[in-house]
Amino acid sequence: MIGESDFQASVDMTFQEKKKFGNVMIIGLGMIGGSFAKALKERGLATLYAVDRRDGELALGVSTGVIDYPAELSAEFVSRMDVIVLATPVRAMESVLADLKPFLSEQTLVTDVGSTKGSVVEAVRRVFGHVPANFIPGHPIAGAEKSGVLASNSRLFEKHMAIVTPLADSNPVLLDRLHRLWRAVGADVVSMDVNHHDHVLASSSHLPHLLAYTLVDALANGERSQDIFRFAAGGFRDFTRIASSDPVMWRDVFLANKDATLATLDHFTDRLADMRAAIEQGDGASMFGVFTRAKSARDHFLRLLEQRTIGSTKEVRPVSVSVLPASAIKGEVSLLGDKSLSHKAITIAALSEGVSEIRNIDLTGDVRITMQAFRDMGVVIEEASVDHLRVHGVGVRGLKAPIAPINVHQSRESLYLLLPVLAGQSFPVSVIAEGKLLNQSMADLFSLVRQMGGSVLSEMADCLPVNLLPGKPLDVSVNLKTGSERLRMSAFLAALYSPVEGVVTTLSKELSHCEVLLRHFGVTILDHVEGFKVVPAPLVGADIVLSGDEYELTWLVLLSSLLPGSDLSIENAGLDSVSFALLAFLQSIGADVTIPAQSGSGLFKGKVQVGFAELRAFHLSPEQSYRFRDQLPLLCVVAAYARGESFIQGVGSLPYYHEDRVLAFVDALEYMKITCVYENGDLLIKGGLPQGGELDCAGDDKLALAMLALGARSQSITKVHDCQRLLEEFNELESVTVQLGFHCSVTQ
Ligand SMILES: NC(=O)c1ccc[n+]([C@@H]2O[C@H](COP(=O)([O-])OP(=O)(O)OC[C@H]3O[C@@H](n4cnc5c(N)ncnc54)[C@H](O)[C@@H]3O)[C@@H](O)[C@H]2O)c1
Ligand SMILES: O=C(O)C(=O)C[C@]1(C(=O)O)C=C[C@@H](O)C=C1
Repeated sequence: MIGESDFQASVDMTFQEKKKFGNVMIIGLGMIGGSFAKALKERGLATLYAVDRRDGELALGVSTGVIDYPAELSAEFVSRMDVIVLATPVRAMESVLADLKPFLSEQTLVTDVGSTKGSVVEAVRRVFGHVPANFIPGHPIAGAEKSGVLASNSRLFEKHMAIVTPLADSNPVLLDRLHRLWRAVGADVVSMDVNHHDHVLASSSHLPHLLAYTLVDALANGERSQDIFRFAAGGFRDFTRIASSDPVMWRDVFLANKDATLATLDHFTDRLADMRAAIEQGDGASMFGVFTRAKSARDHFLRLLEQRTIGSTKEVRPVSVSVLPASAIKGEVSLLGDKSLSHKAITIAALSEGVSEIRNIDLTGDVRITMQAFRDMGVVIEEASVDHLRVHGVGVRGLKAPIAPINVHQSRESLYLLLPVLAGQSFPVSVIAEGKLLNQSMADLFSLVRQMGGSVLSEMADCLPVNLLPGKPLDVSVNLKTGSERLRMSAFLAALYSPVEGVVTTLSKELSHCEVLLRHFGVTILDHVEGFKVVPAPLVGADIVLSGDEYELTWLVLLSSLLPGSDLSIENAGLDSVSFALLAFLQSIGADVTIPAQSGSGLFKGKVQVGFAELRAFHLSPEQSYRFRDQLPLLCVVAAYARGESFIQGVGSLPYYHEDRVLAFVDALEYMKITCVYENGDLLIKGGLPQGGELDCAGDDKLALAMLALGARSQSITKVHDCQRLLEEFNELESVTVQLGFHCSVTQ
């Protein structure tokens, strides 16, 4: 009990040193309440009071510095509080609320930390007849299997989520205070509907606790229990840690969240029965499918968790790459599969019938997003090694409805591949995204899906997130002459679902990787008036070794050509007809390069050999500039070092992003004292000796590589800033260049 004079002293003190959150009272000073109090107290953000039915906890709380003062549920204390936090087991909250009611001011924020939310809101209604505007429920998603004030940890909530479940009438000023409180102790705050909270937590938290308790109890009371515990090791310990949690708290949770727990328990029981049947019938394929999907889902979850605990906003540290001029490059290099090709190969293999082996695949970055989406829809994908996947394809219409929305995160490549494929399935599906993909119009892609017969429902016109509803499949005919080239693979995938032959009209009849890949997996693609015709037929699983990025290949060819003494052999160079034509063009202006012959599939694939050679100035017609538009920055480097004047026509008629990229490179050339004249959309470059210096690629990986090539033989060191994206796309840059003797170093 607290005497009147103690109380007066404490109140006086708090008025003198009024902290940011004022007076905060914790009711139930156990592990969670204690952690919250300690976190605020250590940061000097509030004066902490606590109430507990056990006096011992309060005494410990004061002596260990968790709180400032013990308190009581009396008018003197309650009416002066700015914040009251209920941190008892959930079923004790109703009586606490009844005790609080007579003394509560409307200005006091009352919240709780209970693991269930519906039951707490019901308790509030029973006590007050409604939910007062100053009562706003909450729940930190952090904890441990320990209990009591001595288990409190002031850093428990850092980098964890705190869910708040405001109601329609919640006071917005107090809601803001609640957000600030959780953020102040290091949590990320998310808002959720009460019912949704209880269903989600029933699966993510309550069910695992139920399983752990039941498993330990079943084994402890079963046969051979002595030996079971004696020989149990890491697996048992990891699975059952939470069975050491407080039984009162968990009894309350299951009594309070009965319906949602029963729903998730039934779902789990069905899946366990399937697993039992698989074991009984010796059905290894089913077990393998479940285990592979579960492993990948858990690995994915751990990565998300890791990101969250490392920092909620990924820290992007600026990266620069420097090159020391005049070093020859020599040796052999094998390029890792192109990223875009890696996304496409996974997609086509997943839609094929039978097993595909994909080798030399790049599994870094966004590629895993495409892979995860197919795994979520029942495709078993084994990671045989770091660059080798075994995909057990399910056929073009064989995907299973995912249990949650498909998340393409920030991967445009994944989105453009997945949307037409999803539109071809018989189930509705939601597609969500993050960051930069959220506010962009996807009109071209959505219109393709509508052409296939599907309905596209999005809240913001033509933007993600989107719900796709299947419809009667329609004949597909896509015109890429007027649409974006980016849609090329999406259009071919859509054509696979066309009831009759799908048609894709293109600007030129040159084969791109899309057609070559599809043919490799058995799709019949025929010539059509102005493009291609796709014959509907099943795709067949196949083995493939993916070839490297063509821009990286041209970059290496250019470096060898520029640096005296170079002699380079490049393995896994995959060339489509455009890059083949570009190498032939370089040959025509003096490059010493041997190019492999074309294979039956239409792809030039194999080894490219290249040595130093003095390149001549050149002239590109508008048609050639268009054809080589992707590689123009590298051709500008050729022009910068060539003797004489080079002329690149038609730059002004290129799609604006290509023109912008060339003009950004012109700025870099001028900075390096190379004379350029840009008039009427045509570009003239006078060859010379670039000076070196500091350049900024503005995050464009293609510009970055061209700038590094420009520095390869310049008069002094060249440093290119903003190269994070380059290193994401070409993550073996440093290792490849070091191996070849090119002095290229990354600095942060
Ligand atoms: N343990 C976790 O991991 C975790 C995580 C998030 C939320 N929660 C929730 O937080 C709350 C507290 O859990 P905890 O782990 O801190 O438990 P705990 O056992 O460590 O603490 C609970 C405290 O409440 C006190 N108490 C019980 N009934 C009371 C009453 N009528 N009046 C005053 N005090 C009373 C107990 O004496 C104890 O000190 C629960 O509602 C729980 O669902 C727990
Ligand atoms: O980490 C643990 O030991 C927990 O049990 C924490 C855990 C959970 O299940 O994740 C437990 C209950 C909660 O309400 C929130 C978090």
